Amino acid sequence: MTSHWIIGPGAIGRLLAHSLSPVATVTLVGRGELAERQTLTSPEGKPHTQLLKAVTVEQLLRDAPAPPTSVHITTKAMAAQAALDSLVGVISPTTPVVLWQNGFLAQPRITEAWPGPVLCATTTEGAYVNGETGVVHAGRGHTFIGDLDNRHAELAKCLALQLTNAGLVATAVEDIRRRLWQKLAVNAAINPLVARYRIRNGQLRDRPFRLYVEAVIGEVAGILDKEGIAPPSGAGLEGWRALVWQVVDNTANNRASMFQDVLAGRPTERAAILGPLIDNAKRHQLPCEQLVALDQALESIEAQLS
Ligand SMILES: NC(=O)C1=CN([C@@H]2O[C@H](COP(=O)(O)OP(=O)(O)OC[C@H]3O[C@@H](n4cnc5c(N)ncnc54)[C@H](OP(=O)(O)O)[C@@H]3O)[C@@H](O)[C@H]2O)C=CC1
Ligand SMILES: CC(C)(CO)C(=O)C(=O)O
Repeated sequence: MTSHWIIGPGAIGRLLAHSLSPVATVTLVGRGELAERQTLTSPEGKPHTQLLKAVTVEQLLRDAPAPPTSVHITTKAMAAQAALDSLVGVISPTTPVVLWQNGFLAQPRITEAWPGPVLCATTTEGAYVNGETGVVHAGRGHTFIGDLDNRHAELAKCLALQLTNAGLVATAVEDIRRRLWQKLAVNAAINPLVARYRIRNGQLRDRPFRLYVEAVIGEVAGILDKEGIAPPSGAGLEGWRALVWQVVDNTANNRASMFQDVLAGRPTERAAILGPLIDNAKRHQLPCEQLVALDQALESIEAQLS
């Protein structure tokens, strides 16, 4: 049986732990204590309680248990490196690491620095934490898995198969870099604006927000064109516009994750979503005024929260 350590016992971490537990050995690793009796509520509203092995990083360092087959990092993007660093000494540097973050911050850095295989997962599964002992699987989705340099196709296939058998439908892909950027583009056009103006996704269709979204898409399309990243269908600006407005329509009633972070007084993933776009814009000398203004607005919102 494969053994998975899942570091970051939040929404995605708990969803993964509940799903993999019946088919693999799973250990959920957190900074603080977590009750072992945990409940997953399905998208249909059905609760299912099981005992999950939950340990703290400190316990792992003290007890030095048998090493895992793979480590999943399910923290927010800005915490991924620290989470991996905290396991150094307990896991072999050749252990496969799976990154579940949105954006494109942790993925290239950890791929470059970690000696073992690094897989990246991008998922449309939706989940949120419900207190100390619960997670709600809000919506089923699809997970794509691959590595940035296409050197670990077999590993990606094995993991995709295991996740699919565990009920989280997954596909191994050779274009994970493109898929991560495509999701980042959607997140960049929606999340910072809804977090800044404290609105639901669907309100972006109204004035004045519609114009703001169009301006962001214009900058994002120019940057991704230079990076050689095409939209999933269509081409150029029109392809990106169609994608973003489709997601806005599909998620009209949602409070996006970044808005929820602001409401909860948590730091946002702006560095992982806006940061890579702004860096590339500067490298290519492309306009990025809208992206920079949103990043600064979120920075000052975050400063007021803390
Ligand atoms: N939730 C969702 O539906 C989706 C999320 N994603 C992406 O998945 C990633 C995770 O999101 P999500 O699960 O929602 O986030 P959560 O905030 O729910 O979970 C993150 C968890 O990581 C823990 N954590 C932070 N730092 C460390 C550390 N150093 N060691 C151990 N644990 C740590 C936090 O606990 P604490 O701070 O209390 O220690 C928290 O439990 C994000 O990048 C998100 O964008 C992608 C698609 C869907
Ligand atoms: C709503 C959506 C699809 C767009 O940003 C999202 O992924 C999020 O909330 O983070």
